[in-house]
Formats: sequence, structure tokens, C-alpha cells
Amino acid sequence: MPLPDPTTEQGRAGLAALCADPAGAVVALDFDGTLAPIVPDPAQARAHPGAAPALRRLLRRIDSVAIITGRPAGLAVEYGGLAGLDRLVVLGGYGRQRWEAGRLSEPEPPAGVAEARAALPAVLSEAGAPEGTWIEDKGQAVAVHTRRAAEPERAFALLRGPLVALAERTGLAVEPGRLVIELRPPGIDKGTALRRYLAERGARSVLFGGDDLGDVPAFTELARLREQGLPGLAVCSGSAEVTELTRLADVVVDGPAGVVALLEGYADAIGA
Ligand SMILES: O=P(O)(O)OC[C@H]1O[C@H](O[C@H]2O[C@H](CO)[C@@H](O)[C@H](O)[C@H]2O)[C@H](O)[C@@H](O)[C@@H]1O
Repeated sequence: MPLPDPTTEQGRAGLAALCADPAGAVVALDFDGTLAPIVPDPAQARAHPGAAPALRRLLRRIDSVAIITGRPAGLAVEYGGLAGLDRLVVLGGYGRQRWEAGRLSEPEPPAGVAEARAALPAVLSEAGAPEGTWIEDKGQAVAVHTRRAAEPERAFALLRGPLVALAERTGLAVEPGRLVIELRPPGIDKGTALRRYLAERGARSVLFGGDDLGDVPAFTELARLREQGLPGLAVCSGSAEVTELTRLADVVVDGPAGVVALLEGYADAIGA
């Protein structure tokens, strides 16, 4: 499978470095919308069937793979079919949790998560949340989904203000995503998680792929690291739903199937 031609000079340099020195390369990827197609029920989301095999191939030659996700780390491992992969780290909850070799570590959630959880039903009711609005309790965070409402974008817009106000009251961060608004502990984002992981590995190049607003800090961090001399490639898993990321990426592919094709192309290029 041929590799795409990045649209930027820095992207071409990043891809060249990833191919020339795979032993120093880290592949870091978001989960939902990047490895797993978007579906109405988050519990039904599963990685594209080619994702784990492509990552397994790459891990024969590259340094490591990091999945950096808003999901609880263990769920990403399960839904991704990723449990058997060596040198795989899953940084869940936007980097608060770490799963590695079957072991999960995470700090206790701040008290604000329990406060928000308790207040949410009344907040949604007072805001007139339409039928189909759904709360995902992630333990470390709570997320309100509107994808299953009759008018999902309208429900999202209706609930955003009250949820921002609830986040302010409870000391939580607001994380808007694809028809979801999450209230989560502040203090870390995917950019920080990516920077720390690359430093830990002593990475000599990086590929980051994402699809949603929660991935913007990682794209921004990748751009900063490139300015500091670390070659990198920014890949957008494109969708009609989120268009803001295309300007941050060197390569835009067609959703998770496009991401898997790119990973296979990279594996071919490095003889993995
Ligand atoms: O950081 P990610 O791995 O991209 O996780 C972000 C959120 O993804 C999930 O929600 C999204 O995917 C669902 C399943 O396809 C979809 O139904 C929903 O509309 C999307 O927003 C997940 O449920 C959230 O907890 C994650 O934070």
C-alpha cells in the first residue's frame, strides 16, 4: 500500500524520519474516530478490524505505540482488541490513566467528578435535554452524549452552556467532542500526555493521528516539538463531522479505514 504524500515540508521530513529510523519512531493514535469508526452507542464501538494487525506489524520495527484517548484506558484496550501487543501503552482519560502490559494506574478522581455526577440529572432536566440525551459515566469523568437525540447538534448547543456552568461549579474541565460534552478533571490534555510519553521513550520521530477537538492539543504539541527539532507527521482521520483538524494535519485520510491503510503503508515502507 503506497504512503500518501504529506502536504507540508515538515510533514515530508517527518515521514522521511519515520521511515529512515523506525527504531526511534513512536506511533501515537487517538481511539474513537481514528482507530474505531463512530457509532451511535459508545459501548458498541470497536477498532477497525485491520487496526490491531497493522499495529502488531509496526511493532516489529518501531519503538512503541501509544493510544491517547478520552476513554477509560481499559476500555480502549478491550474495544481495540489490543491486549496482546508488546510495547503498547494506553493513556486513557486524556492522559490521567496509564495501561501497560495489563496493569492500570490512575489517580483518584477529584471530588468535583462525584459532585457533577450527582448534579447532572437535574441540570439536564432543567435545561430541557431532549429524549436520547445520554450520560456516559466513565468513573474519572462524566460525558453527556447527544448523538441519539432527534436533533443532535441542536441538543448539543442547548446543553453546552448549562454543562459549562456545572463544570465551573465543580472545578472540572469541559471537553467538547463529537456530539459529546465531557466534564473531566483538569490538569492534563493529550498534548501533555504525548510530550511526556515521547520524552520517556527518547523518541526520534513521531506520528500522531486524531480526529476530534480533544486531539488538538496533541497536534499543537507535535508542531511545537517539530520546531524544537523532533521530526513528526500529523495525520487527520477525516470526517464530515469535524473539519477543523484538516488545517493542522500533514495528511488527511478517510476515517479509521484510511488510518489503517496508512499504518499498513508505513509497515510496508519499513519492511515490518
Ligand atoms: O479520545 P477518543 O478516543 O476519541 O474518545 C473521545 C470520546 O469518544 C467516545 O465518543 C465518541 O465515539 C462514540 C462511539 O463511536 C460516539 O457515539 C460519540 O458520539 C463520540 O463522541 C466516547 O464515548 C467518549 O467517552 C470519549 O471521550
